[in-house]
Amino acid sequence: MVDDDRAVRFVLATALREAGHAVTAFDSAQAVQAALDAGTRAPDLLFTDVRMPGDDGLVLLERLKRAHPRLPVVVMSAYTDISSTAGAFRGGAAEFLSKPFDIDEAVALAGRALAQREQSPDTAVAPEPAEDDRLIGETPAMQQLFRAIGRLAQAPLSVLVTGETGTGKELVARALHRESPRARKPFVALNTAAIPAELLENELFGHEAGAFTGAQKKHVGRFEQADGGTLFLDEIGDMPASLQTRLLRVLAEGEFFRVGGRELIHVDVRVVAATHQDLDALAAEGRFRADLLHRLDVVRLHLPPLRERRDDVPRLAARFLRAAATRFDTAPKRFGKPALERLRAYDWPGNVRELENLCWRLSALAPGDVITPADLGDALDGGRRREPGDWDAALKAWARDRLAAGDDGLHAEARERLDRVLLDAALEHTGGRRTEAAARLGLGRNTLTRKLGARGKRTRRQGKDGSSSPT
Ligand SMILES: Nc1ncnc2c1ncn2[C@@H]1O[C@H](COP(=O)(O)OP(=O)(O)OP(=O)(O)O)[C@@H](O)[C@H]1O
Repeated sequence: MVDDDRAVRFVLATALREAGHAVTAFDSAQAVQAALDAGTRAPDLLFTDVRMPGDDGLVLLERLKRAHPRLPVVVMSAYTDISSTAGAFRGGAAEFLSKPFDIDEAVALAGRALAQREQSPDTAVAPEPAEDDRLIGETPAMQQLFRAIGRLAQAPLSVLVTGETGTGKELVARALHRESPRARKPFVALNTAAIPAELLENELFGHEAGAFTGAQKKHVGRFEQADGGTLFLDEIGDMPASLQTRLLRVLAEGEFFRVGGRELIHVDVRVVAATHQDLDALAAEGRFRADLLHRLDVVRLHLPPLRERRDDVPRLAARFLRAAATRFDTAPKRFGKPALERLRAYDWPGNVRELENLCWRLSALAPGDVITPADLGDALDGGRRREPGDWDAALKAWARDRLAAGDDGLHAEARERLDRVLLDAALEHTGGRRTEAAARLGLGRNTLTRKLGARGKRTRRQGKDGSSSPT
């Protein structure tokens, strides 16, 4: 074992010796190398720290794996970010132990690793992620997730990422791709819920010229675009039944026809699917094909909601404020302590995305460099999760009032208000990008523009007659 920390060497070596192993401990990678060069027999198992003076543990790992490909290596580190864990697994590590670790766990691991001694696959070196793409998470649940990503990235298995909206499912899919041997091939994402059902098949599998009216040119679908790489299917629970059947067949056979095509297309695609829905329940109700679920769900990664990892809030917030400052070309703002406490206490129904949107908004609008609770205003409604029932009740109360007041034409007005709320939410969600907002609402871009136009007129009119809002 190699570690520059004397205490770790002592504790681990003692425990391993007590378990019956012969242990030699070194304080640096160079010392190990010197011993091997001097003719010491290569070990059956190596435990190595990552950050040490001189060569680090990953360099040692790489060198030893070249000479002894079957040597199991356990990498130990206090740095459990994805690039460290993935770097370790990519280098051929058998296991990753986060420090501080449980000593019994380490001993059990040694037993397992010695029993297995499997050859590790050859893999390509992935590019370093940009800061914006890196998942932040110091909480145990996230650290565990990062280890799983590091390990899974190497295997060509289908992965199902579950978690509430805005928890970072797409970021996980990107990390799986980035750290995989496919990293230099495309990562293609498709949000199943954002595309009208009748266009989805076309989007996924493409079409030939003349396949249907309006199909003048051949269109290459997302499956083909992702060939050799990763296809991320978001909101898979919203996929229509007929397409579920087709997807299942394609996944089973690895080949398909474009719409209106005769040529069989072969693809090598790793599918990562994501959902915020309970697919097991949907499958039990017959609304999602159980056999498709089995195929997508070879491994499941769950992203906990932000309210279950509040300790990550400050770091995430700091990242988002930094990103916004870079974009706006200003000095980054920061949250004062009282504001940060409120953020930590809040329930985050929109999860990380809600926090991100809030940070961008405050970067643009908060008056000072230090953000105060007053700046937060009523952006955080006391940490209360809004239930769908609230909405129904408020609408009903409004309708009752208006009926009692003798109004007619409620329906038109309610629809206008519904449109307005949905549009505002969608535009806020997409940072003002109209095409994407329309897609997320399931509207055509033209419909959206028309509604935005109608809204402008209505707002002006409303200013004059001063009618009140239902909620
Ligand atoms: N752990 C994290 N570290 C840094 N940024 C994050 C993290 N999780 C999420 N984000 C950011 O939050 C936003 C939402 O994440 P993402 O789109 O991956 O969520 P999602 O679960 O796929 O959402 P949806 O279900 O609505 O599609 C993104 O801008 C992403 O970069």
